[in-house]
Amino acid sequence: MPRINEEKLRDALKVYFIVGSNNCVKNPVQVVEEAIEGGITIFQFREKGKDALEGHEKYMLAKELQAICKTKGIPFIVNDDIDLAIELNADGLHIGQEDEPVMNIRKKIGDKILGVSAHSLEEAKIAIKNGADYLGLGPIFPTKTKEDAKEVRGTTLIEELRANGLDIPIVGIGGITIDNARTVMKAGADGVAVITAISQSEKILETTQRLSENVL
Ligand SMILES: Nc1nc(C(F)(F)F)ncc1COP(=O)(O)OP(=O)(O)O
Ligand SMILES: [Mg+2]
Repeated sequence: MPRINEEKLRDALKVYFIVGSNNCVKNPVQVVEEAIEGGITIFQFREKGKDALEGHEKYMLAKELQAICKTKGIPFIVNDDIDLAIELNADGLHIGQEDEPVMNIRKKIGDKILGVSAHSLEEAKIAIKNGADYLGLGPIFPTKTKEDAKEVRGTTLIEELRANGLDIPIVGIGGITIDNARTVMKAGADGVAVITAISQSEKILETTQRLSENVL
């Protein structure tokens, strides 16, 4: 299967839900089902941080969520864990600057979707050169989800990349909500990545629908 078509990927990145069991108040399976019902366009399994599952439990939850995404035609992305992504034949992998070099990862995963976190124009250029399909830029706004988050940048880095002619698909991440999502898109992002605003919502379906309306 060839690398994903860039325009198809841009569309897929619009409403990017990311979650792990420890981000959920309710059962993560129910959370993801409601988010898909509400209109997310891509899903990332990010089982990380305090109380995150490990080993067989993590594998079984990932497999269950992947099956749900598959039935609904939603791309299933794994965060950080390349072995899990390959074992599940996930649609893609998201890695950070602390992970193995992008070029090595690209060789291991073939044509799967590869997302890379970037925090500067330099990091973005290197990721693109080495085979990234999209970039995750953030934190855009303050976030509680990621303990080791870098400096909050607002939309300045998105604007800097676009001003320097970098056309790669971009997802903004970090503290994004229904109310500020449009700002991220207007700055030049192709999509918004959301964890807490959806996973901790009382009304996941409605929240996802309203977020989608502000993005699409
Ligand atoms: N999981 C992510 N997904 C995205 C995406 F673009 F998909 F929205 N951007 C950024 C991250 C952050 O990933 P994480 O593993 O917590 O931190 P690091 O970037 O330091 O590896
Ligand atoms: Mg990471």
